[in-house]
Amino acid sequence: MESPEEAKLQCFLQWLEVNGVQLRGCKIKYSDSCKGFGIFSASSVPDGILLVVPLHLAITAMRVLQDPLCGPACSALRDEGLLDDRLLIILFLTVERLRKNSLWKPYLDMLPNTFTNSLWFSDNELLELRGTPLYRATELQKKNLLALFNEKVKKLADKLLIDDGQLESDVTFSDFLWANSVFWSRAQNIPLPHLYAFPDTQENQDATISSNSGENGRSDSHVSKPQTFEDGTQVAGQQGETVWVEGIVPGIDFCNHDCKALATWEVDGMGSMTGVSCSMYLFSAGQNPFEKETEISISYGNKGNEELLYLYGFVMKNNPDDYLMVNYPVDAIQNVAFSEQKEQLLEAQKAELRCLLPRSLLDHGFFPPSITQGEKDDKCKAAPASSYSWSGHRKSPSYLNTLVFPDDFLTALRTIAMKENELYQVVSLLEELVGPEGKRQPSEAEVRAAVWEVCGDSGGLQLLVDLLNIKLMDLEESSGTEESDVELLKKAQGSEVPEDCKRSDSNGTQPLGRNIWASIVYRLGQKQLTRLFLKEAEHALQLALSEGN
Ligand SMILES: C[S@@+](CC[C@H](N)C(=O)[O-])C[C@H]1O[C@@H](n2cnc3c(N)ncnc32)[C@H](O)[C@@H]1O
Repeated sequence: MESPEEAKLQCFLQWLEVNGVQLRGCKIKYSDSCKGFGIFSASSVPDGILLVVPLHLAITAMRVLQDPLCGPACSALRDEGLLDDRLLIILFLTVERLRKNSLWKPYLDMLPNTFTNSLWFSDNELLELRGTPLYRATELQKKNLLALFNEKVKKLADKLLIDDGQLESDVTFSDFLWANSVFWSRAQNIPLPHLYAFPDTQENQDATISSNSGENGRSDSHVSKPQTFEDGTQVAGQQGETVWVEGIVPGIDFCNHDCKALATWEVDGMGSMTGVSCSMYLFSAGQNPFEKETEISISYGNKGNEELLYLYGFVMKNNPDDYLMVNYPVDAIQNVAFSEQKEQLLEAQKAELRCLLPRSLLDHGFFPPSITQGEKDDKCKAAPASSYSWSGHRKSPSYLNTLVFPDDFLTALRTIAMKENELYQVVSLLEELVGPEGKRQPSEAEVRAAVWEVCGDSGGLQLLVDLLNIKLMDLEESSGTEESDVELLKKAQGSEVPEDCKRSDSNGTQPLGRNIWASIVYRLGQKQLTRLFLKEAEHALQLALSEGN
């Protein structure tokens, strides 16, 4: 007998077909309990085009504004600036899921009911993230979403459902959280042809989204294609140009992620690639034909585990795109000496108080991890270091090309760490430059050069070492050392933990839940990266001091 899951899938496949979706060389299939559904190869296709989805099926802000139920109420609020495009889509998903006769039902039924991103963690699971940026981001986002729900969403969603004919409605925060997670885990930035985003012909208004729930498999109600909006969606362009619009494309959104993607997607405006104008299609990036039932993954972008866990609810072990975020707390500047002058200098230099340090930067540092030449060539190059010229008293440091830290951030740290006498020297150098009347403002590069000439690197690097030490202490005080995390992962077993993390022998150890496992993988990465970048910063500091920088 057909399982309920299989029945839902069949209903969804019919719905896709009725709405013009073509599964040419692939099928949608349950992957595993961790990934959920995915797209798999089914037959070989000579042109590599595996799946074609007409874009009238995309759930975008335009689509919502066209919706007979949500459109009128939302347009007014959007015009008043009370709803942005993302919230429009999230509101639409919240309401559609609760409507009795939604045209999107076969699609919505296929979506997961719960998620594993950090917003869905239990209190205990969340504790595993203490000391990480993700812990703070999750707490803050939960608070913001709750406020948004109570202040705006609940009233509007309840009203829309009652307008739709429901006798009463009690939309909950969980309904909203569900829609929020659907949006963030499935929305794409879609490059729409301008003509499609702003159609002006009658013909463009005729196509429909159909529900296969109507008689004879045909829809008895229609949603027309997007029409013209005077104020545009996100980017206004001219005819023939591309308009980038965020939205969910049912079908394509069943692709799971892999850094080594087997496929990619594109928009076919004219239909020259697929025969379907204004469509999005999935095509194999290289290897074709695939072995039967190979999972066709795409890349969600170079995302570290922090972003993957926050948005998508999974992590990658040994993620090559992992990164560390380091910041100097904005509020702390008020407490440093000469904060006002330093803030002015920071602004003049367009200095950054935070930076992202991707793991790949380490390949070009003092202690590169052992990687093969091939891998080395694939990695991104470290940002070119600036070589300032001034009166030339300070020599260019020997480590200039081995320093892995972005100059925008080091500039900020140099400025914050400046001593009183250094500050006076910088000011007098800049006065010398612009003349006694100060007829012009010194340029960004000139201020940076002056600060470097006076201060060198050691003050900034010392501050960086301090920041990284504090970060490591926070992480370890909250959840133990790297070694203890490695030990915990070794002990992981049980069905919630991805296959490759289970322990084959079972000594009665408790299995780790999947969310806890993911938290440990993520925080272990943060500890490792902090330690490695700290080593780089300490070494650079030693060199700077010994070279008089
Ligand atoms: C765009 S959807 C892909 C379809 C999804 N698997 C489903 O069943 O609806 C993204 C979600 O798929 C899952 N996913 C995608 N790639 C994954 C991966 N490499 N490992 C684990 N889960 C993954 C995550 O739950 C993520 O939030």
